[in-house]
Amino acid sequence: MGYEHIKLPESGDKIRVDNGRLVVSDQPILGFIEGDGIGVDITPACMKVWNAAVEKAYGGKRKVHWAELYLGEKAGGIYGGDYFPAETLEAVKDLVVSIKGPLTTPVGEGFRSLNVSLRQTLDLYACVRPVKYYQGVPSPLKKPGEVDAVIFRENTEDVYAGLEYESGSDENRKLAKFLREEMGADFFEDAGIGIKPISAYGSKRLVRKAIQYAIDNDRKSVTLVHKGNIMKFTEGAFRKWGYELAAEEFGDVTITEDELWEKYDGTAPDGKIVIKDRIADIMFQLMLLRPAEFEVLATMNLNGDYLSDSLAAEVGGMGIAPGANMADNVAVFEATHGTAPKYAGKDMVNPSSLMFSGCMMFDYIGWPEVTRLIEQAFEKVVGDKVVTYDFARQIDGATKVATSGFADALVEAIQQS
Ligand SMILES: NC(=O)C1=CN([C@@H]2O[C@H](COP(=O)(O)OP(=O)(O)OC[C@H]3O[C@@H](n4cnc5c(N)ncnc54)[C@H](OP(=O)(O)O)[C@@H]3O)[C@@H](O)[C@H]2O)C=CC1
Ligand SMILES: O=C(O)CCC(=O)C(=O)O
Ligand SMILES: [Mg+2]
Repeated sequence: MGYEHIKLPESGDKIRVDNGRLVVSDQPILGFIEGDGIGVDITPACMKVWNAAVEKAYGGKRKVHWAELYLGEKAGGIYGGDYFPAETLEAVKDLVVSIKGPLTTPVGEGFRSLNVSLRQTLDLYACVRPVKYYQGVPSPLKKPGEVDAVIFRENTEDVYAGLEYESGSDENRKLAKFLREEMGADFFEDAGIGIKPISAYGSKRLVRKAIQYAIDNDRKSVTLVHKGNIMKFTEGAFRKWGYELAAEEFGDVTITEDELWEKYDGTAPDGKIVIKDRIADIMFQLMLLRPAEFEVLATMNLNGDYLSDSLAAEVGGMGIAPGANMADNVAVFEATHGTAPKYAGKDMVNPSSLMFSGCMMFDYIGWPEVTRLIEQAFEKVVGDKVVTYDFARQIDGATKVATSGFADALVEAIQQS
């Protein structure tokens, strides 16, 4: 297919999906979107590290052929003000696997989130955010090594879907009249109104992915996180549908927490995954005080957004927290943090969030050796206290380096390993 502005690399093979499995050659084309704000700093730095690790791992036998795709401000410049070009969406689907930097969303006005639009348009229904501790990283916890969880956040529904009606608008007036007169609802006159859709379909496919992940990665529990005591028919329904799905589709490998205590005296038998649930507010305390009890978390969209930033802080902060937006095959990996505008273009921030999102991508395409090299190099460089500003302010005697300097130190460590 011909693109207007996207230039696919001259060599390399597109990733294909065959019978639900990725077919990846030794010369795959991967898409990348630089991102707004600090995207200009972290994306080139990560490219250096990823390419060095691929070269070291496979000695030239394997190589990534990168295809630049455009979203956000850079797209606006290229496509005459279009921040969300249709051909980028086509290319993301066509290439199957891509990685993106952060994209700006204005607060309280302007366009809706490009990130959310991307997730909804391509139905990238699971936002997967692993949270684990690397040696040497500064943490506020006494035992940060106990944090090793993966958040599966529903990515298309909830108040995050953007169904909102502004106070004073015609739509708001119409909806408010309907709610008051036909549904008996009572609320203040000038209230802005948001809608919170949570479906069985959306909840079950998310929980299915979380349980499948637990099975594939030998994790012992999946916790459904919800505020179902208050929002009974949305968050409470998410919990109910989660348990239903576990029983219907994974009944042979899952047990509930009640069964764990009633039948097994608190110790799950080998091969059984415990499905449990916790109310969202207490989950923030539990993940601080007893993180070892939680391995896979399944959440709705907004709770997962809050929880993932909070957990990131336990293992080094936003500069290091990776993530992915996934459909059944198409995946767009991305940093968990945003565009951090005050640091944009200053070659200052930590590139590790995007870098580890890239590691998730290499694992996804079946190149785990790349991840291993990057993780080892990261622990070596951070262990030597060579770090970007965010870690430097928490580590006594640190050598503070730029984004590019940190990437160079990682490349050197990879080459010497
Ligand atoms: N997926 C995406 O594309 C996302 C986009 N956004 C968008 O980003 C914009 C800014 O959002 P904001 O709430 O300020 O959140 P940001 O994540 O952009 O920044 C908040 C703070 O987090 C720290 N931080 C973020 N990234 C890094 C990094 N790589 N290295 C070190 N520290 C980092 C900085 O902390 P400190 O000040 O302490 O140094 C920064 O000021 C908004 O438009 C928002 O919509 C937000 C989240 C995700
Ligand atoms: O889309 C945005 O601008 C913010 C999204 C966000 O915070 C997230 O997905 O973690
Ligand atoms: Mg967020």
